[in-house]
Amino acid sequence: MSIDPAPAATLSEAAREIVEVGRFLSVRNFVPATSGNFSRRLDARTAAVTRSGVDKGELVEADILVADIHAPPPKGSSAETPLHLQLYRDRPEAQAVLHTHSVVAALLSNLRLPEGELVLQDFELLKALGDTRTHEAAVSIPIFPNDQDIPRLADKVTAMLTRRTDLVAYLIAGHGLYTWGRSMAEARRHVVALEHLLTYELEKMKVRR
Ligand SMILES: CSCCC(=O)C(=O)COP(=O)(O)O
Ligand SMILES: [Zn+2]
Repeated sequence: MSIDPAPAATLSEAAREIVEVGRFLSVRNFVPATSGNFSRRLDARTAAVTRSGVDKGELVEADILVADIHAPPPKGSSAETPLHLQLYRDRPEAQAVLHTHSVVAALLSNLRLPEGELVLQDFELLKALGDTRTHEAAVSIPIFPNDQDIPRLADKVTAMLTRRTDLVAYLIAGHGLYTWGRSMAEARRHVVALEHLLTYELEKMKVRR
């Protein structure tokens, strides 16, 4: 079943969605301490992004800032804002971007970095990702080495997204997960499904040892 793209949001609608998703992801332990960051497209040129350094489970409307997707990030916004803005430039259909720091995302990305990607296959839950129609589909999740130079990392991600139109997510080794959606609901579904799929992969590695 395909999902209708969500229309652009007003700043207060976007802020409400971001605050809600922060609580949802925080209670599931996907954004420990002050980790993670979220954004919601407002229109073709702007997006709402979270403030840097705050607990993402305790966001309030004042923690949501407006960024021009073609300009430097606003002062005080997430240290990883360039990774969000780059996605809105590279994926015009993206309406929301979510970045999480779960145990499984940090650990599995570390263990599998040498392969450069994780290929997910043979799980029914794959059908929760984008337009994937069957458990037989091979869904690739690229893994990038972590980098404190976020604009440099954003350039590497852009190069990958330009070549690979099929992607719904990527991992940063030892760091976390980035995924996006045609609505905030779709992006949130991607986080939850991927958390389970990554857990399956980690468990498979234990069984094979
Ligand atoms: C405490 S986690 C280190 C920074 C990070 O990776 C992250 O996701 C949160 O950064 P922000 O600037 O968005 O708070
Ligand atoms: Zn992070």
